Amino acid sequence: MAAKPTACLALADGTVFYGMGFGAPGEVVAELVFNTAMTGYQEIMTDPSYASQIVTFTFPHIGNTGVTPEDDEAPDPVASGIVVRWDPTEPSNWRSTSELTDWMARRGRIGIGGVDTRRLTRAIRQQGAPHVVLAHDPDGNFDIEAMIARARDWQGLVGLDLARGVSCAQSYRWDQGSWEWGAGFGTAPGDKPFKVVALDYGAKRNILRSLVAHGADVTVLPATATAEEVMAHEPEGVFLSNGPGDPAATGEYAVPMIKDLLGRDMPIFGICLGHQMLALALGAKTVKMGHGHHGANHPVRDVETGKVEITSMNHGFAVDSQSLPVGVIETHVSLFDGSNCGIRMQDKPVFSVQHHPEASPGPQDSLYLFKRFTDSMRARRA
Ligand SMILES: NC(=O)CC[C@H](N)C(=O)O
Repeated sequence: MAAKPTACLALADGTVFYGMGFGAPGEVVAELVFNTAMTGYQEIMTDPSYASQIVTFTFPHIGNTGVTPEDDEAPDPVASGIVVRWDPTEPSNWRSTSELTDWMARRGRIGIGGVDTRRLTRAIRQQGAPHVVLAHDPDGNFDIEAMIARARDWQGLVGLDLARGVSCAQSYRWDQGSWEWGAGFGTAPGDKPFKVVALDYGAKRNILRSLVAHGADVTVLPATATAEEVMAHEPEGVFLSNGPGDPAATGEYAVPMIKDLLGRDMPIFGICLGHQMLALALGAKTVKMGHGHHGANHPVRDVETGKVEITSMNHGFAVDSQSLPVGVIETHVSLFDGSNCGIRMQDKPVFSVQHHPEASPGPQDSLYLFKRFTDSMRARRA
């Protein structure tokens, strides 16, 4: 007889998946998404944009390279849990300092293995990202009805403000574990570091590293910083980070702050949540997608050059391109579904993208966007 299941995933529609639990015991309610990346599970799990989400990996073999602090995108895993096809095996990787399962257990994150992730992914594609409850009990006792009811009652991500909850508490200068300043990317002879204020709505570390590698001296400010607090640092450019939750739910702090910045002569660059909030500040609308985009091979077309870049994606909301006001140009579109992936202001060095040019994990086709930001700060200096 098969071993008694020690984990269980209940969808709000009543579908239940059983499997082997790993990581921490407990129960969590979240939105369930799937990610198609074949590498980078640790970077994905520590991307703060995944707060209140559980990730189903379509790649079956997760955990095989263990974990290392060097690959953390934030101090702790932020995704509420993971769903995998195979139970994680012992890691085989010289960089690994810990097994994925132990690392998750220490940090209170739940995993379920042995799930038919192809069937589950099809369900997510058909019905949109469902609300689910994931439970792990080493004794295998589950109250399925209560789990389904909890999933059904959960409010979901629409209207949920999560960015300020994952932001830093205090401002700090980014000087940790960067590539070298400049690193040959984007800087020109004679350049001195460009003072950049990065608003932290759940920033991934590789974004901050990428900014430094492209010539920035980065000061990170909390999500609720005002435009006055930003300007007090005398920045030459402002960066708006990625982050979790509904962009429209940041209307009390981020959106008005960005609106205020737009009135000043300031290069602005936004990624993902930063892109969505910039669009809102410019007067556009954002919408919730069905199952969203989560992976490392999403084709995006640069509308202005016709060039296609393969990108890293992680978003469940999108900017409604029909709602872009006059003076705001759509620069990038998804070749999967035509959704908006980038905007810029016609007459100001203000631009943003939906995808993740810093990759981690993923291809680096879009790294040129950091150089574009550096170029706009250099032009302002001149
Ligand atoms: N990676 C991100 O910044 C995600 C942005 C937003 N929370 C979304 O899901 O669309």
